[in-house]
Amino acid sequence: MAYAARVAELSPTRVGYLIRDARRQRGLTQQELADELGTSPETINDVEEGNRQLSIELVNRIAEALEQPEPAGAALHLRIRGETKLSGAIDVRSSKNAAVALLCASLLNRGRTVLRGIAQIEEVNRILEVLTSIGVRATWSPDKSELELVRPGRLRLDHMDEDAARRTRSIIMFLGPLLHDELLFELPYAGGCNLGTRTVTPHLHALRQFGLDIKATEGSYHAHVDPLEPFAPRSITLTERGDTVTENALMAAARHPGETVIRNASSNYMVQDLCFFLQELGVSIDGIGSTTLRVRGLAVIDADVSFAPSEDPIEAMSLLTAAIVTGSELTVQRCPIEFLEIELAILAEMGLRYDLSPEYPAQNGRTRLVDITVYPSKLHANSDKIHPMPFPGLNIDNLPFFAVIAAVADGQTMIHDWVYENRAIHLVELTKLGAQVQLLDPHRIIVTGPTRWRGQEIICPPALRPAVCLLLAALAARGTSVLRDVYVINRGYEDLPNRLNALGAHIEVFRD
Ligand SMILES: CC(=O)N[C@H]1[C@@H](OP(=O)(O)OP(=O)(O)OC[C@H]2O[C@@H](n3ccc(=O)[nH]c3=O)[C@H](O)[C@@H]2O)O[C@H](CO)[C@@H](O)[C@@H]1O
Ligand SMILES: C=C(OP(=O)(O)O)C(=O)O
Repeated sequence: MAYAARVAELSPTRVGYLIRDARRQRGLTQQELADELGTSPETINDVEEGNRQLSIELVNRIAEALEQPEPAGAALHLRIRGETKLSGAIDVRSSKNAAVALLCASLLNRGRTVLRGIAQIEEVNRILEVLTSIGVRATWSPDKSELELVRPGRLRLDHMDEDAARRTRSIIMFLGPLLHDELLFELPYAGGCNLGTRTVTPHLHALRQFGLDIKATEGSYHAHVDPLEPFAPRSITLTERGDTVTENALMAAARHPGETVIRNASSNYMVQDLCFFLQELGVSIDGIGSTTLRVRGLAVIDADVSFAPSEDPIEAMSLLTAAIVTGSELTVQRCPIEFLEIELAILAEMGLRYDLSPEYPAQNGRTRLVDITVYPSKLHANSDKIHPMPFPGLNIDNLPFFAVIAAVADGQTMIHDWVYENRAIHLVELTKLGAQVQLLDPHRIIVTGPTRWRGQEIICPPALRPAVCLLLAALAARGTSVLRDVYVINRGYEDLPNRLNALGAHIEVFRD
C-alpha cells in the first residue's frame, strides 16, 4: 500500500488513523515502531492522535517501516515485563458477542446496514471473511468507526470461505437468517474456543419450528427447509437458555410475519443488542430483558439502518481484574452495569473498594453505563463457591477472572464452572505463574491465595478467557513472561497490549 501517496491529501487525524491501523495490522507496538524509526513512542502517539504536522520525509519513513512484508501466517506472541502498576482510565470497547450476532443479522436486511463502533477483533474478521466470500459488500470507514454491509439479492453460498467459518462458533447463527432465503444449503461445522463439547441441538430444535431440518455429515450441516404456513403463530420453548440459540430463534422469527413466542429465552447483553437492532429494522419485539420474547416479523426487511452495539461486560470484567491483580487504582469507563452487578457484589464481599459514577446511556440509547474506579484493596476468599448462571446470574465468561482474583485473595475459593466441560482445566495454567490452583474435577477448581506471581513462558491455552487470565496474571508477575500464540486473545479483544501499555504496562508484541 502506498501510504505516502494516500496520505498526501488527508488531514493529520485521518493520517493518524491510517498509520495506527497499519501498525496494529503488523502487530507492532508504538515503542517498536518508534525503535525502527529512531524516534520516541510519544512521537508515534502524537502522529496517531493527529496532533503532529507530518513532514513528507517522516511519512516516507513510516511508510517504509510499515510496508515491510509480513511473515506469512507467523504467530503473534507477547512479552510482558512485570510487575506492573496500572493507573489512569480506559474505555471498554463494544462486545464481540453482539458484533457477531449483528453481522449475522445483517443478512436479514436487503437495505444498507451500518454498524458503528464494532471492535477490531479476529472473530469479527472471520465472520466478515465469510460474509464477503458469499457476496456481501463490507466497507469500513477510513477510521474504522463504521462498517457498512450490503448483501446481494442472492448469496453465493457455494463460494463460502470454509476455513474462516470453521474457526468460529458464530457461523451457527447463519442458520436463522438463511432459512428464509434458501430451501437447501450447507454450512461447515461451528468451531471456536476449545471448551469441551458445545451442543448445537437446542438450535436445531428451535429452528425446526421454522421448517428447518438439519443432517450433520462429515464436517457439514446439510439444511433443508420445508416452508410452513406463513402467518401461523409459532411457539418455541428453548431447552437451554443459551445466548446464540436465542439469537438464532430471534433471527428466524424476524422474517416470520406471524407472531413467534420464544420461552426460556436468554436476556443476556448480546441478545438485548440484537433485539434493539431488529427493532431498528422494523421487527416488533416485546419482553426484551425477560425470558419470554414476543416477536412479530416482516416477510421482507429492506431498511437503511445504523446501529451501535453496547460495551462488553466481559472486557469490563477483564479490565477490573487487571486493576485488582496488580493492586492498582484504575478507572474503567463505559461499563454496562446491568451485566456486572453480581460480579461487583461478590467483589465487594471479598473486600474490593470501588466507586461508581452516575449512570449514562450507551450509544444504543438503551444500555446503562457507569465508570468504575477500583482502589487497591486487601481481598479475602469468598465464603461460598463462585459459580455462573444464565443472565441475570454471574456471567459464565466472567467466571475465569475470579480464578485470578481468588489467587490474590487470602484463603481458599472454590470456582465451579458447571457449564463448560473444559474451561476450568485451562485455569490450572495459572500455576505456572505461581498460583495455587487445584483441579478437583473437570468443572471445579480450588484456588488458594495470596500469590507471589513470577514470570514464565507459557503457550496460550485454546480458550479466550483463560488466555487473558494468564496475560493479566503476567502483569502482576515479577520478571518477564512470554505468552505464545495469542490469536485466541485477539479473537475477542482489540489491541489489548497497547491499551494496557497506555495504563503503564510493558507488553511487547512479537513474532518468531
Ligand atoms: C458468540 C456468543 O455469544 N458466545 C457466547 C454464547 O455462546 P453459545 O450461545 O454458543 O453458548 P453454548 O450454546 O455453547 O452454551 C454454553 C454451554 O452452556 C450450556 N448451557 C447453556 C444454557 C443453559 O441454560 N444450560 C446449559 O447447560 C450449553 O449446553 C453449553 O455447554 O454463550 C456462552 C454462554 O453464555 C458464552 O460463553 C459465549 O461467549
Ligand atoms: C466462549 C466465548 O466465546 P465463543 O462463543 O465465541 O467461543 C467467550 O467469549 O469467552
